[in-house]
Amino acid sequence: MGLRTGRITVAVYGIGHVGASILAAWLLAGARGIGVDKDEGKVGALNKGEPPVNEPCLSEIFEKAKLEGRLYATSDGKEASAKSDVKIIAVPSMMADGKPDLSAISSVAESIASGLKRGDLVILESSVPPGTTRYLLKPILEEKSGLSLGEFGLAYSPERISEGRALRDIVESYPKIIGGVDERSGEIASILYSVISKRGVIRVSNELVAEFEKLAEGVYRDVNIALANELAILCRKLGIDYEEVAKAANSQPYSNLHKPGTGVGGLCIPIYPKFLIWKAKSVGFELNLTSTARGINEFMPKEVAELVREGISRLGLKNPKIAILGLSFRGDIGDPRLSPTYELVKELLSMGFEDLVVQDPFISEDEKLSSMGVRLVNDMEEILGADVVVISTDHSIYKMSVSELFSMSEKIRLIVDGRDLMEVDRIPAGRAYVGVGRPWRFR
Ligand SMILES: NC(=O)c1ccc[n+]([C@@H]2O[C@H](COP(=O)([O-])OP(=O)(O)OC[C@H]3O[C@@H](n4cnc5c(N)ncnc54)[C@H](O)[C@@H]3O)[C@@H](O)[C@H]2O)c1
Ligand SMILES: CC(=O)N[C@@H]1[C@@H](OP(=O)(O)OP(=O)(O)OC[C@H]2O[C@@H](n3ccc(=O)[nH]c3=O)[C@H](O)[C@@H]2O)O[C@H](CO)[C@@H](O)[C@@H]1O
Repeated sequence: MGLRTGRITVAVYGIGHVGASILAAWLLAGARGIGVDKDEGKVGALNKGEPPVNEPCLSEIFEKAKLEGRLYATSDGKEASAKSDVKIIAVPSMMADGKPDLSAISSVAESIASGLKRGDLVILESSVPPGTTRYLLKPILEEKSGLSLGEFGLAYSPERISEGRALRDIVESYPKIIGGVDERSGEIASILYSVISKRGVIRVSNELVAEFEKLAEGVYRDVNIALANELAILCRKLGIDYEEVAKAANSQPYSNLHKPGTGVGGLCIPIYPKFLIWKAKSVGFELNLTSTARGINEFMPKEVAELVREGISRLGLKNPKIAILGLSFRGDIGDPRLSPTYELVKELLSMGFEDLVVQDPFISEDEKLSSMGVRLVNDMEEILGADVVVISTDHSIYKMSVSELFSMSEKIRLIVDGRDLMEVDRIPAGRAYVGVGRPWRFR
């Protein structure tokens, strides 16, 4: 398989936030690429040499590969499998009704198996509960293709990207973790990915270790965010700034206190702990710390809504208009998936606050907010007519001083900073400011 000669053909199943960047990374390394997706819009875009998702640095790679005849997209997973040497799976993995929903992976595995050939390599890159590659994927591939492991290769390699810098993360930021279901698969997958990843490859003993390490990364983050949230609330109640505490504590290498916030969103961190909690239960073990941390983070939208209610009551505001800044689950991207803003809106509506508007510079429409009867706007104009401003997402444009935001409109009386983002300077008379980990400031 000569990557440099472009002789290897890689089919990526699921050309979304992760898959489109994986495909681009292989094209960048000289491979031929096939993008496979059930979304005809994405297939059509890629067949025009355009990126199917809004990720930087993909356009020129797809355009060049298209011109060189090294790229096409299809919704026919069987055809893609018959025409490719390496099949990479990057479709969604979710939780539904308290258990993992891996139906997209199963469906794609069926398509791959129907075109699987001797010498092919299959690599699962979606984040999954430990055991998925060996006990869900392998049987489907073997039964449907009639081939046995050894006649084809099977490995697991987690994606560690952050949206908005996905290609850079794949090619430059982190070593690629590889675990083979058998020795040969691990070896071949490691050789191939050592061409792609400038940070090299970490080859672990098997696919189970690789599946688990990905979830461990996510659980580490979720537990530490929960710790930050809990300590921040206590700091606020004691009248001190959590940020100052964290900065001082983190001056020692053994401390990495995270940031508090309105909650934890995205397709990663809220889901990974639930994969592990579910898996632990299957072997009669309770992940108590992981579960408790998840509960703390899921409580945060309510905590922020309570701060809004307290501020409105202390200022004596009547029928206030509330502007929520940020729908995206993380700052400076436009992805609302599992965003805590939805829960914050639900909490405020349940408290009887109905005059709500959400502003996000990166997202212009959202069905879920519309279904809740809440408008979504792009510009800051509407905010000036609000009595209360709540920061829910850490978009950089919100990083202004408190006095600056208050000076933008006489109407704004209360700022609840759900990301402890703003620079706290002067509070004008008759106004108030509070953060998750920052005490009340009234004037
Ligand atoms: N988004 C992230 O930051 C991130 C980071 C690390 C890992 N991951 C993992 O990567 C996986 C994919 O996440 P994503 O953010 O790219 O999701 P996404 O929703 O952006 O993309 C998934 C794509 O798969 C397609 N798809 C779904 N079912 C399909 C099927 N049966 N056949 C063909 N195509 C199908 C969808 O149309 C979509 O285009 C998930 O397991 C996630 O946990 C995501
Ligand atoms: C290298 C990397 O990072 N890759 C991705 C990234 O996942 P991600 O894109 O979902 O983004 P995160 O930054 O994890 O944010 C998730 C939510 O948590 C909130 N948050 C965050 C930090 C904090 O201190 N306090 C918070 O409240 C934030 O607002 C947001 O809602 O990390 C995962 C684990 O490493 C990886 O699995 C994933 O590949």
